[in-house]
Amino acid sequence: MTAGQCIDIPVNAKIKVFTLALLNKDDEILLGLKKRGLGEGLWNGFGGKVDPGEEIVDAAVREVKEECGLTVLPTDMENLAVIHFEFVDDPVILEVHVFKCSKLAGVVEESDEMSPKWFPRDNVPHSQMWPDDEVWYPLYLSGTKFRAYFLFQGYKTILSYIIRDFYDHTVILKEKKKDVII
Ligand SMILES: COc1nc(N)nc2c1ncn2[C@H]1C[C@H](O)[C@@H](COP(=O)(O)OP(=O)(O)OP(=O)(O)O)O1
Repeated sequence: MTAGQCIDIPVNAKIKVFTLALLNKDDEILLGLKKRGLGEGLWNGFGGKVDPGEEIVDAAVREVKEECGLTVLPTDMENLAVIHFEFVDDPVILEVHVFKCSKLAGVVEESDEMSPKWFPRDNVPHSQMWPDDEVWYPLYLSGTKFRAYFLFQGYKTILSYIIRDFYDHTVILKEKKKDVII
């Protein structure tokens, strides 16, 4: 999906495209404690920027290998969501393509970017994760595909969000702080 297919952001917005992979084994999810850069100190799935000319799913596969040592196949990466993040006073919108994958090969290894650890899927450390995760994580647990837009003030405060069904764009969840226009 491209930005133009998201009805909650302007078609001419400046977009930076990222991936985020949620890796599952039985009832557990593998998260990584980010050691540097965006989201440092937070637990998250594995992912990063899509290189110029690179297919999004290939970037997701590459980032999983680089960040936690596991091998996944593009065909086993299931599209779960596309999330747009806008930050007040920043013209660049982050477009994060979220994948889930349950077919994993290899051995989990710490990298210079992430310290990986398995968590029960229904008991992840939300207080040490991006605040948006708590909003959309239940949709991941229920297997609901979605598109979302979050407006942040800084990295800790969500001013508004809207989450839509992936296919028909009907609103699933929506909230905004008073006086915020979306
Ligand atoms: C704003 O809210 C966010 N929530 C969540 N759950 N994840 C987010 C949010 N903003 C960004 N992310 C994800 C998207 C990517 O998976 C990472 C950031 O990627 P990074 O900046 O580390 O990209 P790399 O290419 O790995 O960076 P290097 O250039 O340092 O290698 O966070």
